[in-house]
Amino acid sequence: MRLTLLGGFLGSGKTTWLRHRLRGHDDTLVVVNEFAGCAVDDVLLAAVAPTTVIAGGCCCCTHRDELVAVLRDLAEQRHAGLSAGLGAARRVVLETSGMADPAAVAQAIAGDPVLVSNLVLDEIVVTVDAVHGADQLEAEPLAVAQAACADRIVITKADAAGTDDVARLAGRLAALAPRARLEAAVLGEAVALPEPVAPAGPAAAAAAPAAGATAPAVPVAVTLTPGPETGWPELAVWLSALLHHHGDRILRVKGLVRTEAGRMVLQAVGPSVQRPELARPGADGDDGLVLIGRDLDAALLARSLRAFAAPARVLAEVPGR
Ligand SMILES: Nc1nc2c(ncn2[C@@H]2O[C@H](COP(=O)(O)OP(=O)(O)OP(=O)(O)O)[C@@H](O)[C@H]2O)c(=O)[nH]1
Repeated sequence: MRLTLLGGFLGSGKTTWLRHRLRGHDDTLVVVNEFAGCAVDDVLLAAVAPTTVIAGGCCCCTHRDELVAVLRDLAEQRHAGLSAGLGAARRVVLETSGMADPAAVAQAIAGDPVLVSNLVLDEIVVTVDAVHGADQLEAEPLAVAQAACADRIVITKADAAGTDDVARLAGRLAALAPRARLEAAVLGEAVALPEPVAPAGPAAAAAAPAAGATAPAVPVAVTLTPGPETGWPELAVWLSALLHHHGDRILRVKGLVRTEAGRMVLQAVGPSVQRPELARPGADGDDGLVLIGRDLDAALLARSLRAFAAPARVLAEVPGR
């Protein structure tokens, strides 16, 4: 089977790009790896392809063995399907978590004797967010490592950034990954890439993280489960206020929440809450809201959400009222 590795920093648009690409390709299986234990991407991807989820850590490190087991299983199923004269998948796309280094994932696969004889790595595709990508390359050595190992870099969200910003980002990425093919996309659809603008100063300086910079702490994932008393408007306002005040510490928010209109997929990247999307009726996945960031206090966040979402009840608990 052919294998495509799809990587890119948290919220950079991997799932969106893949969903679009999978339409009309019924020979493809998807494995999606989520950093948090409460998975959301599989809810979106399962609508377009058979999807296996590996949640609760990165398949480049803590969940390496699980990844190898899942891929071995898919290879076995393929052999069984072929021997039974059934149609069999020809391609696997592995969407890594936003905290994974695709090069380490490729190494894990290449180091397994069963996988190496069953999978051929075609391409490492890495998504880079046109809005947040430049800052992420500045602040996150992982974002640099992800882009540096790509065969193809897709600058996503080109609709949400200025042409000059996309051109500068493309120039930076071209210096960082000179052998990678550069593209731009809007919601997975390829769009014209502006002429890359080379970064000022030596290319090596533009490509490397700042000298002497210490690696930032590994982010943590906190899962909150808003109770049934939490209305959608309260949740959205709470989240916007949280991101406004602490957005520098929160890299990514996503979750499945119940609302009067049905189950919604809620997402935020950096400080911006994205427009929610209705989950497919009957979709699997636990309800919950995942916040990925640094220096997060789970108990404090849960208290804050409770106080905000159910003010009447909290007020009633205050003695004397
Ligand atoms: N405006 C705009 N928004 C986009 C585009 N691509 C993705 N998004 C939004 O960006 C958010 C994150 O996109 P995802 O595709 O979930 O990103 P991801 O890289 O899979 O996220 P993680 O798996 O959490 O790392 C979602 O709210 C998307 O709707 C785009 O081209 N334009």
